Amino acid sequence: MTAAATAATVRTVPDSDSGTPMSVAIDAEHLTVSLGGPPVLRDVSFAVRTGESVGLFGANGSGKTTLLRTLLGLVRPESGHSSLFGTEISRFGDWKLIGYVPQRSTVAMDAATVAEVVASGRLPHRRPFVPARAADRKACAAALEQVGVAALARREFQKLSGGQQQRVLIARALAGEPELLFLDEPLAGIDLPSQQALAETLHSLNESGRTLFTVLHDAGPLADILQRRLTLVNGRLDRDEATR
Ligand SMILES: Nc1ncnc2c1ncn2[C@@H]1O[C@H](COP(=O)(O)OP(=O)(O)OP(=O)(O)O)[C@@H](O)[C@H]1O
Repeated sequence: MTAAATAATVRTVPDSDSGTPMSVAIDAEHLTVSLGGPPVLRDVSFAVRTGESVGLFGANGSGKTTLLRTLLGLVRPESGHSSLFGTEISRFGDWKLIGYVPQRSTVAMDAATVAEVVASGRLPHRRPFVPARAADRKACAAALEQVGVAALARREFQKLSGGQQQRVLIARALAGEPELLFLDEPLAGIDLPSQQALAETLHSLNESGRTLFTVLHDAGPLADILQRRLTLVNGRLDRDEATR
């Protein structure tokens, strides 16, 4: 059983195949969000079971990134609630459980090396002023290997290609060994072989019980690892479909 599965649970939902009650990793209830103008999200409700892999789709501007940021507590909803692993987001503090791969275009790293960027993904596990432990170094090395960027460890992040940067950001999230991984368009700017390699990595994470919530325009090689597709249209949840 994963750590998240033992975390506090407020609510369960039935498994789509067996009907067994499953703990909820993400719970969104009637979320309405405005960013200074008319609502960007309107009355959005859904729950993601622990261990599920869910894709979030929608046209440009439909509110996908805003929903992700709201679920992570980076944006405060005008009304409604959300929780992670049963804890209301305003009180959630167990960030070791959570990984986040933002859209690459939003990330600036100045002169940081790839190794430093990936090591920053380990910070929720570290104590202040205590050097990295063997477990921290091992997790970073494994994350670099998993997305095929170990050879780039000493390179400057900003000087890599877009696709290489994207893989490093994924390695940063994996270094934290998260139970729940949010990815915002992880395939953007990555060539097909790298997309396939990423799909395999995410598939094995999901098989080992990790929950995945991925914003996508086109599922590409990730289609096979999605169990559900949510679709936003103009800030409303238009469709919530099982894919298998
Ligand atoms: N900081 C902000 N202030 C005001 N409006 C914003 C802000 N960020 C996003 N928006 C608006 O909110 C709406 C939803 O944006 P969001 O980035 O969530 O959409 P998206 O579905 O992720 O789009 P894309 O596919 O282009 O990444 C858009 O109309 C956008 O212009």
